[in-house]
Amino acid sequence: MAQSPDILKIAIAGASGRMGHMLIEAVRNDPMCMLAGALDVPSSPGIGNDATGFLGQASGVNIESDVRKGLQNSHVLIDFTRPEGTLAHLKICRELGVKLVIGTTGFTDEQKAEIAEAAKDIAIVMAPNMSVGVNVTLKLLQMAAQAMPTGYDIEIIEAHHRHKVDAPSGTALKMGEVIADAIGRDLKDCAVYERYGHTGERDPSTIGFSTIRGGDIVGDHTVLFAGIGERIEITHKSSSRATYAQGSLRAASFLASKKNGLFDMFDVLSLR
Ligand SMILES: NC(=O)C1=CN([C@@H]2O[C@H](COP(=O)(O)OP(=O)(O)OC[C@H]3O[C@@H](n4cnc5c(N)ncnc54)[C@H](OP(=O)(O)O)[C@@H]3O)[C@@H](O)[C@H]2O)C=CC1
Ligand SMILES: O=C(O)C1=N[C@H](C(=O)O)C[C@H](O)C1
Repeated sequence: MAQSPDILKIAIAGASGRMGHMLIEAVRNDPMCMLAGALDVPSSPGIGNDATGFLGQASGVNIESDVRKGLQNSHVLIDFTRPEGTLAHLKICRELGVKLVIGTTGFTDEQKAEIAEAAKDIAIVMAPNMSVGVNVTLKLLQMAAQAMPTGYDIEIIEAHHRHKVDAPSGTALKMGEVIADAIGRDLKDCAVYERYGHTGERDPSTIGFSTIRGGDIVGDHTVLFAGIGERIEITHKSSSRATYAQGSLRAASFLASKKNGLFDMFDVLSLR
């Protein structure tokens, strides 16, 4: 077990993004954390600017595209970017011994395996949703699925803002995995992502996904268990990205005492 530092020095990747801004603000407001680095792609208009400029503050930390330079003073990198960006950062974190909180979604199985491999050397928390509410919802879904393994058709409906690039959301996929595990199915064999035209009747062993994209919806997820004569809907709605940022800081502080290993928010929140 590694020794926890008094003040956690945190670097943020995707510093000019929607989550980047939320994370920088959260770090600045947390007396136990210090903003130690800010990264973005070379083409980002933010490069060279003070990372807290958008808050009307000066932190002395400029947004950097040189990843090694951006990480030189940091204990932990919090990364909410794109899969290819996260994997490039992962390599350098492994080389420098910097811990990693991964919020990015949309990884392939091969990319997830790369992350698991790097976790042999550095400590990583990876979760498609860092909010406490979503992770508690996952526990509720586990319980509901175990109690209703048959007789209820399972559909997962998610809605996000117009800028989201991956579908279904990482959270919706995680919900599907948790439910499938709870009832002894493999999501890969039972997920239905599209319906169009003459689909035939619904196969009761499937888990269906529906995706909505529009406006500024932060993130809504509903799981429907539809039976004969009744249905249950379990819904979580995010109205602010601050919950993801707060969860990420809890994850970063959880990692402070870990040397290596791959963890998720169930570990961070003691929900396992
Ligand atoms: N786990 C969780 O709780 C949550 C996860 N997410 C996930 O986080 C990710 C980011 O979301 P969001 O902040 O809304 O997205 P944004 O597009 O607003 O921000 C992404 C940031 O990453 C930068 N970026 C893009 N490509 C790369 C790359 N190859 N390498 C490094 N940086 C890159 C972007 O730069 P530029 O704009 O210049 O291209 C931008 O600054 C998504 O995968 C999303 O699903 C989001 C919210 C919560
Ligand atoms: O892109 C987003 O915005 C979000 N992405 C995550 C996901 O894909 O589940 C988490 C949250 O829903 C917001």
